[in-house]
Amino acid sequence: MAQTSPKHVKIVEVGPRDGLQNEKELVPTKAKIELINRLSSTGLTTIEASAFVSPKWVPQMADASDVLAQIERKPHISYPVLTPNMKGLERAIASGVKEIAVFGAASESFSQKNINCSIKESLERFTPVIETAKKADIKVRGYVSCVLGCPYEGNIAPEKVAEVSQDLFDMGCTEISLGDTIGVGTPLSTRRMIEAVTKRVPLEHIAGHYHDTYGQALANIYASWDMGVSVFDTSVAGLGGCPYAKGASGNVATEDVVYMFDGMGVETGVDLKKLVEAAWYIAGVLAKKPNSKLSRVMEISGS
Ligand SMILES: CC(C)(COP(=O)([O-])OP(=O)([O-])OC[C@H]1O[C@@H](n2cnc3c(N)ncnc32)[C@H](O)[C@@H]1OP(=O)([O-])[O-])[C@@H](O)C(=O)NCCC(=O)NCCSC(=O)C[C@@](C)(O)CC(=O)[O-]
Repeated sequence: MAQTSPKHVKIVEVGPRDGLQNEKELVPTKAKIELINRLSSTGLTTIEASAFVSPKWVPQMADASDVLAQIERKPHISYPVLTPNMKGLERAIASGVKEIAVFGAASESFSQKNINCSIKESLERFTPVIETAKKADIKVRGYVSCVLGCPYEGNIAPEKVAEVSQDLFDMGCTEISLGDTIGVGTPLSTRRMIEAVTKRVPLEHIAGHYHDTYGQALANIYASWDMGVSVFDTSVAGLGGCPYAKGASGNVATEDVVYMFDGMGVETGVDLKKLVEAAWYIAGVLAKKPNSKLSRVMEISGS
């Protein structure tokens, strides 16, 4: 298949949700809001703001409604949230969101640990969520976790990833985000997985979501971009980890991805200096250094 590599890519900033959900100490709501407002001024057009999940499962996201109520929403920016069930969707609708994400997995064990049900049950649970969202003119994204390996099951067959991706796409998700939850993928395994998925879901509906546990995320993004993928999930300051995937490190850092695409002449629309300021801001709140090569080189006070 001859495929032109995209000249423009969309960066989906997941730091305020994926990046913070695993922090042990509760991050003050004010700091989450400040982070999102700072990210809103960088040129990013999609900033995943929070998750309407059970606060018993992920206490860090318990303030989702407050975050959504107090951020300065810019009209050209989408602020999606995670909604695992109808209760999550109802809370999201009450907060006036325009985009949500359901999240499933290509691994049975991970599905059980993360959302307490089988893959089949999760799809049944998502059906009314997606239908209701569509009727309310809310865009729906579908995540698939463990696309390149599972912390409980090891290798995952690309065909299984393709099957779940197609189910979510057929149910009405307009973007399928392929999550290498524990960052075990390498460029060739990423390529094989995307080849399998694109037999069932059109390339333009696919996003890459790569954690950087083994330092492979940039290489996997490059391999995906080279195949034509034009949407990538990244986390400012490389924040993150998954509460149900022990040892998983953060998503690839937004700064490092923007730097790579800038250098390749691929447009992201993101201002690196403002992004690095946001990275140092949130790192200061968490009393750590940004987990990104670029932010450490370009140390800019975020205070
Ligand atoms: C799905 C459930 C709710 C099932 O959890 P459950 O315990 O089976 O659900 P339940 O229906 O029995 O509810 C249990 C309690 O939670 C409440 N509850 C139920 N739903 C909600 C809701 N939406 N909002 C607020 N509260 C809720 C519900 O009302 C009840 O409260 P109680 O009656 O005991 O007081 C739970 O497992 C859950 O919330 N899981 C979320 C886990 C999570 O957030 N994981 C991280 C995100 S996924 C990820 O990071 C991967 C990704 C996307 O980034 C891609 C990648 O890298 O792979």
